[in-house]
Amino acid sequence: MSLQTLSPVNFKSWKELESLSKNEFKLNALFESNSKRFQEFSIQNKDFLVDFSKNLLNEEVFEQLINLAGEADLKNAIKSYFAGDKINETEGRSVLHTALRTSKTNSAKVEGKEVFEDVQSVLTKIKSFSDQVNSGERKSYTGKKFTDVVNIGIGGSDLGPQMIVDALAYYQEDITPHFISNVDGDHVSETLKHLNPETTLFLIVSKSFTTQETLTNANTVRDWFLKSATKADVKHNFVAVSTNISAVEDFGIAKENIFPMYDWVGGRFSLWSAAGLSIAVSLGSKKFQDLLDGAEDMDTHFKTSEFDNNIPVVLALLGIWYNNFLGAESEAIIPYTQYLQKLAPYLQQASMESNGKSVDRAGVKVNYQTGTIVWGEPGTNSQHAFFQLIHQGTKLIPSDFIGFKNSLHGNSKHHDILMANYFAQTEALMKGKSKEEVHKELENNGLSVEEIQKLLPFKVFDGNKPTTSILIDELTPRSLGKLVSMYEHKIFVQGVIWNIFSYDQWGVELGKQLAKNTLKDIESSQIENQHDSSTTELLKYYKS
Ligand SMILES: O=P(O)(O)OC[C@H]1O[C@H](O)[C@H](O)[C@@H](O)[C@@H]1O
Repeated sequence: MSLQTLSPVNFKSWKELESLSKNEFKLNALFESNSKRFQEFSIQNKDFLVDFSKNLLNEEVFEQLINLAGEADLKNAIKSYFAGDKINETEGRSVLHTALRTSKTNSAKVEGKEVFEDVQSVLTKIKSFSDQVNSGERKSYTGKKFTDVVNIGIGGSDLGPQMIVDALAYYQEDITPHFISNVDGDHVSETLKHLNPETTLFLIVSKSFTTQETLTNANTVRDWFLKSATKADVKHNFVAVSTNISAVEDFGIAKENIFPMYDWVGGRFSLWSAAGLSIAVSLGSKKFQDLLDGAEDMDTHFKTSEFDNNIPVVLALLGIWYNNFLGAESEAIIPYTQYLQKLAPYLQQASMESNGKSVDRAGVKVNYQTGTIVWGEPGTNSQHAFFQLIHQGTKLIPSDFIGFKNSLHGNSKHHDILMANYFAQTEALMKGKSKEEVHKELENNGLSVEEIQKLLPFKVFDGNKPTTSILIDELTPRSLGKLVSMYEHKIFVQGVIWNIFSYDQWGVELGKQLAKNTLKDIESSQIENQHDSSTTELLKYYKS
């Protein structure tokens, strides 16, 4: 079944939300007038507590947002998504990364065709390969145990696996992970300079196996390897993950060393597939399964919960409220753990590549905002970097604060300080600091009336800045899987309501073609392609 193609701006709920958005939403007053606000605007699902009460909305707005999901036929869209319908219509594909973590139902269908057994057989291959590497049973070409593993890939074949491996470093096996993504030769050389070809395992990950950066890097790495080894040794130290089996074989990788991917799994949602081989190798097969199980927990919650009690749905609707009705252009992701440093860059691809579209599902240019700008950094570091702008700047930036009840290494003194900041910031962003409070503070500090008058306007905080607190028991492979799946479904819901196709990326494809032509101009003696005068002069300057 195809997704419906109605423009959301014609929905009754959209019009209601437009008129509601003209009201003022003062968080302090909303809390004062409703002692149950936290209970009404929070959702707990096992180890996840999502408190969205510090957002600029009241019961009426929430009701209309839920109506919006209803009018957009979200219920049937979710059915189509999990049923493996070809909802990625412009590429003629299903969107079934959820099938990669399906374990409970023993069934996952792509357009009616059962794929469960096939998915499980690849998963078994991933697990036994990573177990063999970690136990030392699978050895390098000189018979040594692998000490390092290098993932060579870009975009979805890099960001997801890298974010997970980084986030779960606490659980790491005795092998050091590395990631080569950028075609920047300095990045490659910098990584290789520390590595020994005799003990390094290379994973070339490319769904298409045509990506310029990945193939260039893979060739460079293989040439480096061949300085110490022979072509026959490649099969011991190189494996590949791809849908394009013949291109991988042409590259010189043996069939038994190829892990398949599926065209019904988008690159930016592929960390659950063999594209996550670096995760399985770095963390061990058990932890990889835990990650999948956590994602499946969230899939089940998303599929079965009513919209007003459904974490991804509510997060998606809040995003739409800010983006389409209150004029916000971006949203910040602030995890209070250094382990999640790469979460924002990962979500940038997942979200912005998916919903950065301006033509609707009927092929018509939209007349409303779609995908937001996603950015962020862990707290407390970000408090000393960009929080000033969130507190006192002119922009509206709704922010997700992600925190954990327990630290991993058990340093509770540090953890309490970290979490005190987590709670204090959302409270301060909401409450602000009134003129009266500032006045009193300055008076207590002994400032004169004149000095107080001069300083006061700069020390006032308007407050009323919205945040959502996502409080999780502990950062584990399982809870991380659940968190990532939560954001994946948020992205899906927003795409459904915005009436856009979230699973293609024609804008990126254009960039790939353009670079090829420009490279020809750099490599040949003449600039043959037609460029604007700025680009022509820049190219001439570079070539000189
Ligand atoms: O895995 P590959 O085929 O090499 O693709 C790597 C990346 O290429 C492009 O940037 C696409 O837009 C991404 O979605 C994809 O993840």
